[in-house]
Amino acid sequence: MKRIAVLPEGSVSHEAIEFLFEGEPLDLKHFKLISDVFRAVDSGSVQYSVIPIENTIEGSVSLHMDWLVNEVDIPMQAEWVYPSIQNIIGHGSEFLRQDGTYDFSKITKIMSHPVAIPQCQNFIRQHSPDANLEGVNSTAEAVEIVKKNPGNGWVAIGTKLAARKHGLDIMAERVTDHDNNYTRFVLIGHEPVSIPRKAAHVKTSLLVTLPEDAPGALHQVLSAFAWRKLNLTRLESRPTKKRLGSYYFYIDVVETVDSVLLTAAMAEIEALNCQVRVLGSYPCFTYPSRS
Ligand SMILES: O=C(O)C(=O)C[C@]1(C(=O)O)C=C[C@@H](O)C=C1
Repeated sequence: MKRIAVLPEGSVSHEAIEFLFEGEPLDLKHFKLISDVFRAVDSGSVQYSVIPIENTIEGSVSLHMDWLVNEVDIPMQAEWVYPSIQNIIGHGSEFLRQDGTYDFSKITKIMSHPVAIPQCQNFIRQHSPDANLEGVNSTAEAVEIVKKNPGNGWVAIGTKLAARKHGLDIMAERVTDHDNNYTRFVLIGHEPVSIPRKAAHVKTSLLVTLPEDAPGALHQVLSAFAWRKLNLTRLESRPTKKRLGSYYFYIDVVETVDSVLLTAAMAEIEALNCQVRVLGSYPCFTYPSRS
């Protein structure tokens, strides 16, 4: 049985890993903090860890990308996308009107993961503009805190799975600003993983650091991929944290033909005095479309 570290029961990450392995029994180790999820695989107490890295509405989960680069050196072994379906969860009786509907203006505090709160801005602005917003370690943790604090007008943004686990009411369903709200997850670990699904493609994630003060360097790096017709699906700069104005670039390359072209592109980039680090070469799995 695969030993996998993941955020608490009822988190989106938890739903996502169950989806990836569809019914395969898993030995899941739940951790409160994403840093502990990272550390679990680093220390060898699990084989893999589940890391959310990007969201449709919020974009990159920068904290997690930075951990992948700066705090650990563990390859990405698989990537998949999973819908982040968020709901308003609370002690419904605190907000009930006589006609049986909920009075969301009575909400005093909305808690969730800091990536989940901005996914629901429209709902919050429209229904609970005066509520305080509070970020916690996961959507599942938010639901647990609300469960333990009845009578305060607090609600959580989280999954139905967490609402069921804590016996709370789902006061509004699917409250994200856009219905197509997906999160991209990666599985990190030292061993390749077998997954009972057909991969859509194979991707390689690179971290490229440019030489200092080299005009046109990024253009030359991109040319190495362009003339080989290698498809880039992500290009993002992040501060190296060593000096203001110093960045590295995350580059995702989809391997369409064979990896010889990619190896050649990387050699060309290194010849430009860039540093290239491979964060992983891994299969990518899509979520079945709803239509
Ligand atoms: O808090 C959770 O439920 C998580 O799994 C974490 C996380 C994230 O880090 O992006 C994952 C997906 C959701 O969109 C919001 C939060």
